[in-house]
Formats: sequence, structure tokens, C-alpha cells
Amino acid sequence: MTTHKTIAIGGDHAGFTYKQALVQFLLDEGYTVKDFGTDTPDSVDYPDFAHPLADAVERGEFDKGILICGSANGVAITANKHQGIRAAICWLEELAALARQHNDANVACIPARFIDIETAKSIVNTFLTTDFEGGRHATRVGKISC
Ligand SMILES: O=C(CO)[C@H](O)[C@H](O)[C@H](O)COP(=O)(O)O
Repeated sequence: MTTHKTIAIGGDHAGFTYKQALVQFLLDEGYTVKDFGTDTPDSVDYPDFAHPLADAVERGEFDKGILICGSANGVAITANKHQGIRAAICWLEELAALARQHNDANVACIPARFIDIETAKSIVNTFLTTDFEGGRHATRVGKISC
């Protein structure tokens, strides 16, 4: 269970089934969730879903974002085009923790074709329950935007 947090989630067809499972997982954990789609397993283009989610997270409408595609590369590349987004590809729980602790990541990108759904749930949980460490890391994060 968590303090009430609002989560944006989205992805392409390769992430569809994982997105559906993760939405239910997040709701069961007590989060408020907005699903940015896609809404079917039919082939789509990941930027069409990653950009609107990144815009909304960048505007502060959500505490964190979760993006899912086959390798996570496409959604990460797209989301990181947004100045206010720090999107990290997370295929291990430890990488999700470090993305929060050291990089203050606000979007986790999940490679649906390379991990199982229970690992994906654990990664998302770790990402959403790990705090930024600040200190020396805050100095570095402050230098990211050009
Ligand atoms: O951008 C990607 C590759 O890094 C994503 O993993 C997409 O999900 C993938 O390209 C979709 O591939 P498909 O053959 O069109 O299903």
C-alpha cells in the first residue's frame, strides 16, 4: 500500500498486455491511474502514446509515469525528448531503484518482450516506492537539461 499517488501509464501494442496487468496492479496498490493507451493489441506507433504521457508528467499532472513497449528503447527515446522528463529503462529492480535514488527519474520504461510480468510489477513497485537521494546526485541532475 502507498500514500496516494497519481500514475500515468502507456505504451504500444508490444506492451499492451503488460500495461493492462500493471494498471490492475497499481489500482490494487491504491494508486490513482490514468491509462494513456494503446487500448488494443493492434500494431501502433509508440510515439503516439509516449509523447502525451510525457507532456502530462512534465506538466506535473502525475507524480510518475510508466511506459511500456517491446524493448523500452522506443518509449524511452521518445519521452526523453521532453526537457522535464527523466525516463529510465528498467529491466531489473535494482535499476529501478538507482533510477530514482541517483537520477530522480520520473518515468520508468519497461521492456515487455524481455522480462516476465511479475518482474515488471516488482520493478514498478520499486520505482514508485524509492526516494531520490539528493546531495551530489541533485547537482548532477541539475546539469542534465541543456
Ligand atoms: O521501439 C521499439 C524497439 O526498440 C519497441 O520495442 C516497439 O515495441 C517495437 O519496435 C515494436 O515492434 P513490432 O515488430 O512492430 O511489433
